[in-house]
Amino acid sequence: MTTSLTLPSPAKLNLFLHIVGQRPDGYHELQTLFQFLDYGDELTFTLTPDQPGIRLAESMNGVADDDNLIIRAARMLADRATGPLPGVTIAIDKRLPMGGGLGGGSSNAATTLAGLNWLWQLNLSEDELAQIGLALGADVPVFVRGRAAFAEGVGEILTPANPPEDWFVVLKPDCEINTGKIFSQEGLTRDTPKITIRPAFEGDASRYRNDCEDVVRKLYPEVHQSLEWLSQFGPARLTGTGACIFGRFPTESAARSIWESKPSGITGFVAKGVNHSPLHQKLTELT
Ligand SMILES: C[C@@](CO)(OP(=O)(O)O)[C@H](O)COP(=O)(O)OP(=O)(O)OC[C@H]1O[C@@H](n2ccc(N)nc2=O)[C@H](O)[C@@H]1O
Ligand SMILES: Nc1ncnc2c1ncn2[C@@H]1O[C@H](COP(=O)(O)OP(=O)(O)O)[C@@H](O)[C@H]1O
Repeated sequence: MTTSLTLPSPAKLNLFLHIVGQRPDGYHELQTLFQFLDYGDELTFTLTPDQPGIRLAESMNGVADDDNLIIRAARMLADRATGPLPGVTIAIDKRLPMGGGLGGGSSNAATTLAGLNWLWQLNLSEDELAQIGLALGADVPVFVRGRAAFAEGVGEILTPANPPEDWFVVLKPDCEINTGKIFSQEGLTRDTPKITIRPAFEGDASRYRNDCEDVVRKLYPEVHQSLEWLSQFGPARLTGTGACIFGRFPTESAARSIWESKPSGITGFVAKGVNHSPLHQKLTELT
């Protein structure tokens, strides 16, 4: 029996993000295009048959263990078990900035669902894992399914997509942005006309607009300045509700040369856009 498993927990980008309405419960209806990056966190799950329970090897800065999406996902999955389960210790190699719009927490939750489903041999289907994931956050299902996708609703209605697998410069301005704060701003655009999703939109940079960008630029001058700098080299966009921004380039060398010229003090990384999640690539190797 396998007792330890290390899995990637990749980042996502929202290549575009349109807010097309608001539901009676206040949640915003979106149309967005998700692509994964070949860059992210890594989680290691180690079964502890002599020690029952679910625990983190180390707590995450600023997140109580009970609130951590990894622990919450593991507990929800354990509730589906029909018999006793061995305990597990989960170690996190955290590379993705929190509150960055890269979906790190949601991705960690999806990697936990997939990893423990395998290690605990629960055999839940992808649909069941996506359903559990949606209760943890709107972005979790796309990470569970592992295919780049157009998303509608609050992000749970997914249509697989194949945007170009270009290279990205991702910059992290020096601020953390709370998603709820952006969605509660009065000046937010909430009435972008719905588009009919078509494959022709996948690589069409003119559609790569993010409706949160104007309010985020006003509230966070750091984001405004980073967008101004990166847009010298081509269109630069916000991912999710920020704070991270990205520029898209056809080659790794183009992306790296711009990355190397960035002003001092800006953090971030260069990564490739991928339409099949690195998590799923690894899971396929296991079966
Ligand atoms: C905006 C997106 C785009 O990918 O990503 P991030 O920037 O967080 O990565 C997501 O839809 C984020 O979805 P999710 O991860 O579930 O959002 P949460 O942080 O739980 O939402 C915090 C709060 O924002 C508001 N909210 C969130 C999503 C949404 N579609 N409409 C909303 O009005 C709600 O008030 C909610 O309580
Ligand atoms: N495992 C986790 N990794 C990151 N953030 C987490 C995790 N568990 C809970 N959170 C909470 O979720 C918030 C959003 O985190 P994250 O998913 O990284 O950013 P975003 O939603 O902007 O892409 C964090 O500020 C943190 O409070």
